[in-house]
Amino acid sequence: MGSAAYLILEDGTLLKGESVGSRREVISEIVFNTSMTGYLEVLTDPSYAGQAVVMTYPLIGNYGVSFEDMESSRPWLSAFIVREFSRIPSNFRSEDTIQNFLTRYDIPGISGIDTRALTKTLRNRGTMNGMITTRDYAPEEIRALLPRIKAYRTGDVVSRVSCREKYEFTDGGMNVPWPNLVGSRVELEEEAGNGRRTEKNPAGIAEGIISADDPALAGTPIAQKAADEREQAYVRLSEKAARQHLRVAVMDFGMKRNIGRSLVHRGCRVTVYPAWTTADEILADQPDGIMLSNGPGDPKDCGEIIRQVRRLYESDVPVFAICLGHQLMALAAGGDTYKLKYGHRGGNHPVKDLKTGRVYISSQNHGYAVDEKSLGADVARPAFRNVNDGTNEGMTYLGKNIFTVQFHPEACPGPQDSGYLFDRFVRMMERVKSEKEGD
Ligand SMILES: NC(=O)CC[C@H](N)C(=O)O
Repeated sequence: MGSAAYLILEDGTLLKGESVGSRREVISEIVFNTSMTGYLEVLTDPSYAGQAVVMTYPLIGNYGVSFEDMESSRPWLSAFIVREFSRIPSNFRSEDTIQNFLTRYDIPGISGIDTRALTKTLRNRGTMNGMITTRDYAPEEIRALLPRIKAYRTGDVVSRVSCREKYEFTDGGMNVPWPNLVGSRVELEEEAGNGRRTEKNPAGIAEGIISADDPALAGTPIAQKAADEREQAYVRLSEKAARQHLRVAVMDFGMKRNIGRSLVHRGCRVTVYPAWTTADEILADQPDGIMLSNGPGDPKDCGEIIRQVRRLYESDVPVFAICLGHQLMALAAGGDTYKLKYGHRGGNHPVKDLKTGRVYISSQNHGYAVDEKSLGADVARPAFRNVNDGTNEGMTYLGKNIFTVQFHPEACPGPQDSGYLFDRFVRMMERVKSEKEGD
């Protein structure tokens, strides 16, 4: 048995558990996450800065820690509240235990809490603040602490989690040096197999390499087939290589790495900018598209950023925004946001595409939402709604190349159903770029 730790909610509820990781005392917002796996991604999602996360799934840590699953350079949340930590993780990828991970990054953990009961409390009363401590306060001391716990606000957390300097994001890059291939048909053909194919005899045993250019085979169907395949592969590869021309500027409000990776995987060149970069600086770099990332805190605490996003809104550069980015775009376009009773955090939130009627299961992590009626019908139209509570999950801005979503198409953790939205963004950038070039 480890030593005791306590969770004191702002309504005076006292829960006793066991201390894991750091023994630091913290006050923060207490929110719950219903994901069954993906705890390392949750721990390292910067959008949790200023919040302690309660995991409803009862066993955490069973597959250990694989550092490549981290969604940012470190955990940013205030504390981690679980029912039970697995003592012996088992997974071939595991490099550490979750307990060590919390200690290493000085994050207080508390186990032995009835997290499902706690979640019911948070659902009934709404998100509350709380203190996580290893001190055994007397009842009257707790009463005296409550005003301080209640008064806690996450405040300006974006500037804490954003990158300090602009950088090129290369994580998840393809293993072929695409930039060298651009425009070079010879190199692309080489990459595409140069018209050579392996022909099999009727028994399915490899016979040998056939070349489209072999003079001995000239005019034969086999040579023609090899030449056709070379052509198809060339078209495929050149399309991919052409996308390398697409330069995406990401405004980092607390970006999850998989947003960067999702763009790099689609052949984009990604530059990440600190949250306080001005619109002028970004536009001066002439990106083909701008991505507004996820991030922590109340969107209304981002006054200066909203002014800069307004400038981006007024430019003709395509914009795709996720979560906090979606909220900031709504505020920049004259709309409003509000705090949800207890938010959406998990990997099973159904969202409906209002155009097609199709429902996607999405990964979510947000406590605020866009009041879609606050945006004039001539400014934007709702694109997605949450099937559970009808709240807004996405907007399309009219007369603009801007679309935004409240959920997380980058997943990590959670379902990847909505990853196609990155493809939509790529197509939008390609279209706008070719229109411009046509001018
Ligand atoms: N993941 C996010 O970007 C969260 C946005 C915002 N901090 C909210 O809680 O609503």
